[in-house]
Amino acid sequence: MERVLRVENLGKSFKDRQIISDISFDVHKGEIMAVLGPNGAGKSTTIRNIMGIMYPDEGSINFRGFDKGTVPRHKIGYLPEERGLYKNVKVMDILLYFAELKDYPAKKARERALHYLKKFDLEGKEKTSVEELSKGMGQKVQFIASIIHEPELLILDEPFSGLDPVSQELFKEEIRSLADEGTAILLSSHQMNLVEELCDRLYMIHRGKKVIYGTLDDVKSEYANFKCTIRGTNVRKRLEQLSGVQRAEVDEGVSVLHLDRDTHVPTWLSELPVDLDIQELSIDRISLHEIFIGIATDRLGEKEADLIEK
Ligand SMILES: Nc1ncnc2c1ncn2[C@@H]1O[C@H](COP(=O)(O)OP(=O)(O)OP(=O)(O)O)[C@@H](O)[C@H]1O
Repeated sequence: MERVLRVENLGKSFKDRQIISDISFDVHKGEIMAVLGPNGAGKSTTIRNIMGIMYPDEGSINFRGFDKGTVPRHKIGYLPEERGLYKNVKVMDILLYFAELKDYPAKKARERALHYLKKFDLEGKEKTSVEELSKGMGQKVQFIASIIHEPELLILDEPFSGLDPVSQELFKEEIRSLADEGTAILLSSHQMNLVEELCDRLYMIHRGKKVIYGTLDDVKSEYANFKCTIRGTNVRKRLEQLSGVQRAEVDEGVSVLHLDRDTHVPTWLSELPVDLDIQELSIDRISLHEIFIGIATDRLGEKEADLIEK
């Protein structure tokens, strides 16, 4: 796969506090790569270092075809975490201004602006001033501004925050189609369901350090243990004593049993006691959301998370 961005051993401190250390990943042409982590993990700090908004104390950032440390702004689109456009400027004017900043031809920019305004249900808003837009509409305009110049690499810091479900869906579809057209996409998020539906690879940061890096499929098959959900009246203590059960949650006649990493499901099922009350039973892998919660609350010890470091 063609590499567009390489981040190597990035480290950054504020005063005496190490905020991120040893952050390394690549972003490839045509892929959606997600940087994940709980609040304060260091996602925005990582992105701001890539964008040259701040400088790393250690490590390097390399864009394909450019000297180390050079940020080729005309090749990159960026949606910052802090939203905000000039308030008393008309929508079309601001989009053309962003295109001009990236040396993108005005005629093509106008065509693309009209195309995307229509796509994002903002047709006819070209002459509306930004301050008259709702928050979600403003976010759509800012997203369009970040892609108006056909960037090779698109960096989106929390693109879904503050959007309603319909707009989230629109953003998701657009991000996917940009990747399909070859744009390399790096996004940060803590909305795991959206990431799970959208990203190809992920890099999870916790307390400024890597805990997981890999394809979504690898992460799920290597890291997402099985859980067994049973509808029936059973006592939690007894369920927790079953072999292969890490922990059990019981709530209103539904028990969720989290199984050990190496559980062989057919064998485990065949060894269940015959007197358990089972009205319904299902086996699933835990979701990315549950992996994330496990890490964020330190339920999955660092040793376990390290098992799939790549
Ligand atoms: N300019 C700064 N000066 C001092 N500390 C900072 C600065 N910027 C960020 N930090 C600290 O660095 C840590 C990581 O912040 P960062 O914004 O990168 O996290 P994040 O993963 O993006 O979090 P969130 O999901 O809440 O946006 C936090 O503890 C934050 O307080």
